[in-house]
Parts: sequence; C-alpha cells; structure tokens
Amino acid sequence: MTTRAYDAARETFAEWGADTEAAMTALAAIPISVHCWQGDDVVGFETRKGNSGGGIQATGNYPGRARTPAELRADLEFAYAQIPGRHRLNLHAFYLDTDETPDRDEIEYRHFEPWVDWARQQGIGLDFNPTFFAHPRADDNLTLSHPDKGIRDFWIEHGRRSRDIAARIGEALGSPAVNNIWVPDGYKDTPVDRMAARRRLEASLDEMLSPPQDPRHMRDAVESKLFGIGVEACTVGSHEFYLGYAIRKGTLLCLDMGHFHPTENIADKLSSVSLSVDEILLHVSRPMRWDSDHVILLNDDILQMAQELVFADLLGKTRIGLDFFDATISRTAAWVIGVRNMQKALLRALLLPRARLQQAEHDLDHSTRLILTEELKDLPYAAVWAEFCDRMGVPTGAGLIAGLNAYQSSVASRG
Ligand SMILES: C[C@H](O)[C@H](O)[C@@H](O)C(=O)CO
Ligand SMILES: [Mn+2]
Repeated sequence: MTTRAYDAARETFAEWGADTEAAMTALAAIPISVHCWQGDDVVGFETRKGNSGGGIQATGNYPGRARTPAELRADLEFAYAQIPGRHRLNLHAFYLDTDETPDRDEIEYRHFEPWVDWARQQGIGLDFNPTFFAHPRADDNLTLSHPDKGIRDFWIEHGRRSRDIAARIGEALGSPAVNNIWVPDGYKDTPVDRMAARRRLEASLDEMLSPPQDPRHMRDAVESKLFGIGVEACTVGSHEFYLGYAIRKGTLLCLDMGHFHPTENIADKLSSVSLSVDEILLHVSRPMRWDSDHVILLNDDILQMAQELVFADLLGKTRIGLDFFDATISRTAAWVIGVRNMQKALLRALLLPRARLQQAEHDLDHSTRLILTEELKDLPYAAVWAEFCDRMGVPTGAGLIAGLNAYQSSVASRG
C-alpha cells in the first residue's frame, strides 16, 4: 500500500508533467557497477606488493577492512541488501580468489571462478579491470609505456589475460563484462619525450587489444587521467590520448570524475564524446582538490551528470561504475551511501519535466528555464525515493542507519 506522502508527491509531479511510476520503473532498470576496491582500501588479495602509483591512495585506518574474498563478499552482500535494485560488481584482477600465487602475467579464469559462482548465486553481472599497479614491475610509474620492452611485454600479457578472463566471465554470466584499462604511467617532473612514451603506450595497447573478443561477452574501455601524486608533470594516458584512441579503435571511453581539472564537470563532456564513441563508462567519484576519491554525495556535480544522462538519452550507451575509497569510515556504509546517492540523482533527473525545460531553452526563454529549474528543486523527491526503497524491500532513514551501524559493529574486530 502506498503512503499518503507518496500519493501526494505523485500528484504534485503529475501537475508538473512528470510520471513518478515511470521514473521508478526506469530507475529499477539501471544497474550500477559497484567497485570491489572500496571494501579493502584497494589492497587486493595477492601476496606480492608494490606501489599503487598514479596517485591511488586510500587514507584512514577505520576498523573493519575486508581481508579475504569471503569477507569482501559478505560485506558486499550486506551492502547490496541496503541498495534498491539489482546491480553489478566491478572486480580488479588483483582480487583473485585462489590458493595459488600466479604473477600478473600468469592469471587465468580459474583464479576468479569463485567470484563468478558467487555472482551467479547473487544474480548479478561482473565487470573486470586488469591491475597495472601495486606490483614491483610498476614501481617506475611506467607499465605499458615503459622504455624496457621486457616490462611492456609483461604488462601486455597481463592485459591480454585480463581480457580473456573478462570474456569468460561475461559468457558465464550471460552479460558482457566491461574490461577497463587504467595505467598509472606518468612522470613526476617535466618529460622531454612525451611523444615516445605515448607511442609506446599506443603500440602496447594495440598489441594487447589485437586478439579479437566477442562483444557479447566483453568490451574494452580506456580510462584517462590528468595527473596523480607522483606523476604531477605528465600522464601518458591523458584525456586527449584516450579520446582519440577510443574513437579510432572502437573501445568504450571511461570518464572518471576525479581525472580532470577541478573546475571541469564531466556532465558537460558526455554529449560531446557520445557523438564520437559508441559507449561510455563512468567512474563516478568525488574529487576534493585532487583525485581524492571521496564517497559521492548528492551534490550538484552528480545531479548535473545524472540529468545529462537522462536528458541527452545517454543511459542506453553508458555503463555507470563507481570509483571512490574512503578508509576513514565504515566501508560498507561508504558503498551504500555512494550507490544510493547515484540512484537518487538519477531518480531526480527522471522526475524532471524534461520536455518543458527543453522547450523553454529551444524558445530562448531563459527566464522560464531558470524559474523552472529553481522551482523544481522544491518538489518532493524524498517521498518518491522512500516509496521506491519500500517497494524494493530496502530500508530508508532511521532503519538504514541502525542497520549500517549494526553491521559495522559486527566487523569492527577484524584485525
Ligand atoms: C582502482 C581503479 O582502477 C582506479 O581507481 C582507477 O580507475 C583510477 O581512477 C585511478 O585514479
Ligand atoms: Mn577511475
């Protein structure tokens, strides 16, 4: 039975020309790819260690970090149970689940089979990422663009194997896995031969991506970055580099919200790049002064991005993934809050009277456009969100907080 608050909200939205039932149906069909690395501070399950590079740094020491695949899966199961709808898991290659200790150029599908079995039980799809960091062969902050051919070949082999694994995963689960390629390659100080480094990166990517894969099982994505700590002067895989590469090679383009200048919002980039690439992958994040990967809030950046996805009809060609990691708070709460904020932003966008807003702009009636955007901020989105959560059997408000705190207490004694 619907609540009085929802019934009133439905009428209010209807008066503005928005259909709350249609919005909830649309929202329920949008999967978010939940990143595994929030659960353990981007540590992974290998014994081998190396620098993360490229500025990846989880700060904080809050108790409860998942130390094993079983703990990570338990945490994810709890988190998914607090999030309305059915979502995906984005797995990194160094989260393998095996007693063996393969090096990165030796990984095989069997090392990830427990994840696939679990995903099947959960009824969720998996995405994948080769891991080009946290390894001694990445300690120069150069991998696919390293001047040493031996090091490049090592990482090319890792990338090829990751693509094979992603394809097997996608086939096993009947849902194409996005295989996202991010390398930390860059220079701390101003390089004198950017061209050579970019040529090497391009050649390595070409070699890595040359074995054909079935797009029904896996799709490649490439992720750019402006800079990272330790590579302040130059990132080899810049935005321009990968935009061109994705267009030429037909890969997805991954846009990470933390990988641009702080004044840039990728909401503005979506329409432009969508004219040239078939599919986009998002890494929704919250940079604070730099690529700090804070948990996403329901803030203007996220609202604008969600609005752009809806208003420009880009949901069908965009895979939404998250990328943040905060080790100063409950890691499960971070997941739950972040995914729900992404969904709330999408719901708000779906509840806006798009045709009316776009007509005002088309008519150059910018006063009406501004009146509308500001008045629309007062609409009762919260009642629709509460109704959506209720129909999906997940808590809101005090019930959510109590559950998050209770789960955190249950994992706080982990060493
Ligand atoms: C762990 C991810 O691969 C990583 O966060 C990457 O996507 C990134 O954004 C690096 O800054
Ligand atoms: Mn990212």
